[in-house]
Amino acid sequence: MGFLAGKRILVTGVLSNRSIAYGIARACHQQGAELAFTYVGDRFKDRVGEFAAEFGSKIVLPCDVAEDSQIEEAFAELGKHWDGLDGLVHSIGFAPREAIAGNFLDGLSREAFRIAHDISAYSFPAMAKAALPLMQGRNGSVLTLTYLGAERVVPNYNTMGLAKASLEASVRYLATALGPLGIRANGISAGPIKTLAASGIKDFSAILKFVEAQAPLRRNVTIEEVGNVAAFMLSDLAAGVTGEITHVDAGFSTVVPGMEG
Ligand SMILES: NC(=O)c1ccc[n+]([C@@H]2O[C@H](COP(=O)([O-])OP(=O)(O)OC[C@H]3O[C@@H](n4cnc5c(N)ncnc54)[C@H](O)[C@@H]3O)[C@@H](O)[C@H]2O)c1
Ligand SMILES: Cc1c(CN(C)C(=O)CCc2cnc3c(c2)CCC(=O)N3)oc2ccccc12
Repeated sequence: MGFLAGKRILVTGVLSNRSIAYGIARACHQQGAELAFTYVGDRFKDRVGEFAAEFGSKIVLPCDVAEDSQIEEAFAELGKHWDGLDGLVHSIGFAPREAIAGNFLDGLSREAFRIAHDISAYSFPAMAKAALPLMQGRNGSVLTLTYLGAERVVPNYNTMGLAKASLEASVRYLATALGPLGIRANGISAGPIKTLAASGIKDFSAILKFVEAQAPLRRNVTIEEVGNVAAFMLSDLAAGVTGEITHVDAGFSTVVPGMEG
């Protein structure tokens, strides 16, 4: 009997089998959760439908978080399949390409800032708010994915770092707003992983190599490792944890790199 048996969890952000959300879905499925999925863009409906089928699910809903109407409709549609929701996984991030490469100020614009914060930060509390009617009174858990660039300067992460800082603050404000309703809100700060969101990032392989050399565990993390911690955070085993950002990064964020003798 898995520790998520009987739990119903909506997973956003599965785009490929390298997605962090794919690792999260697999871990939650292994622990007995019943899953539903969202996708962006009709062209991905079938692909996400195949991923859903892999995890015994037929619930696949369109949801481009740039539109409040799509967030509302996704939860209205979900309510036709399930009379309640126990978990929400927010695994969504985007900024215009010029905002996550090169000089911070060169890539800074009002529009790029707006898009990065809209898609990568606003969408988490927005989805939690829309999920509330289905999550009320079930001791549920909402979870988002963040990155070290929120807390410290990671070269090139730039405007995404500002959006992730806002996202991490939203974890604390959501925990405070949802706690009295019995719902927990947390984040996982994952180490760099070669996903589609990471493809096209300049020198990403250099980042992976640097982590491998400096992280206490002397290696990078996998979507399975992030998935297992996510499954734990979504479960009643983490009933006492809310408003927390947990690093799943082989310990990298705990070390000032390059200081060893
Ligand atoms: N890969 C890494 O190194 C890393 C490290 C730490 C945190 N993260 C975070 O993990 C999360 C998942 O990214 P990933 O690395 O699995 O890459 P990914 O490309 O597999 O997933 C990103 C997801 O964001 C979704 N998305 C983008 N714009 C959207 C929109 N308007 N509406 C709804 N969904 C939208 C995409 O559809 C995709 O499923 C992101 O928040 C990312 O910032 C990634
Ligand atoms: C790690 C790391 C990542 C992975 N990560 C934590 C991320 O959060 C990636 C998020 C992301 C957001 N927006 C876009 C893209 C990726 C690529 C495609 C696109 O057009 N826009 O991205 C970096 C960018 C610069 C430096 C390090 C990193």
